[in-house]
Amino acid sequence: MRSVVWSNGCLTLLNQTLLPAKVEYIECNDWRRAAEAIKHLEVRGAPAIGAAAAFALVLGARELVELDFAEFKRQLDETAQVLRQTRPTAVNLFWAINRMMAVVNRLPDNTAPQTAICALEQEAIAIAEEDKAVNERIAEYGATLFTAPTSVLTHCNAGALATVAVGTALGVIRKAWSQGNITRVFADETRPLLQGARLTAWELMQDSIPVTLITDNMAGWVMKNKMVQAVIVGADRIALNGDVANKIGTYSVAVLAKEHEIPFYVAAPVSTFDFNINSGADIPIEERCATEVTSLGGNCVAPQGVQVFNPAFDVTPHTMISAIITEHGVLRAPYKQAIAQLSQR
Ligand SMILES: CSC[C@@H](O)[C@@H](O)C(=O)COP(=O)(O)O
Repeated sequence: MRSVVWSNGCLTLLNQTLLPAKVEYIECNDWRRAAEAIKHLEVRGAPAIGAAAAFALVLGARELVELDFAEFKRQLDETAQVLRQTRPTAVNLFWAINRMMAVVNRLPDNTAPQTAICALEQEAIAIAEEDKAVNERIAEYGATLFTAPTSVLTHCNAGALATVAVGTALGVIRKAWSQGNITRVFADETRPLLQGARLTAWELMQDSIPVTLITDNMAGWVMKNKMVQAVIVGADRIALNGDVANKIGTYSVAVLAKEHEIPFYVAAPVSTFDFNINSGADIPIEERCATEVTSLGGNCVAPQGVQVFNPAFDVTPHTMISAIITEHGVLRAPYKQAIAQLSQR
């Protein structure tokens, strides 16, 4: 199960909007189609978005092969700008695009566009390959936090589907499960787009990991009844002080976990840290269209014309986070210091 596949120079994306009913792939021969896929959540999850955008830039660059290098760079920059506008919160998107553009900008002025395209393809492949390796390391570090059989709760989907492979939060769960230290995963359905119900439940069932689906408003009761001993989620952007933006509803889960004295873990690669912002207050929060809230499974569930607020993400303050698991180890408070050290690597 791969959400972003680059094979023989072609980009294929698993259409996550159709899961679990249909396993269908989108052939992206055009970067514009890949941009649309990111915007419409056909490919979603911070690291997967970053990898998809990197390959989209390769497709975009191919269209510019006939130009001189200065014009090639100028037009590729425009493509990058459109890709940056697809989703505002997950910083991996910007990280991957900036990394790709840095490759082009390092080349001498007399470079042939074909040479630049080859370099871009190598970089995109490296971004994808590294994501897999990074998630394996996160899984190893994260599993050390589970030393006895534990039932965990997760929100949204931070699995293989949301990354190039393995997953962040679900990667940790997979590893701890293989070591006999996960007894069950409670998956929040994650309204409005049901990433938990549609994707996390499906992904875990594929691996025969025991999963129980709950609606988001059941999490408190599950905690109260001691049905989970830990929470683990992914992240879309982490500020210098350790504040974490993740799928809307994550903050509520963190508040509940604090009330019930349950550890709240975040698993994320370094590419999800934004070393340019001090706190979660600076994280741009994507707002999506009202119909995501007013409809469910294609049926309208609210009165026509009702006012809707639909932020796709929220920010969990660092004070509510027990640990942040990265590919370089497990960070603990004070996060400011730990993240400053991470930025030096
Ligand atoms: C490893 S993925 C981490 C996050 O990207 C994930 O938890 C999340 O919030 C995804 O949101 P989505 O809107 O589905 O892209």
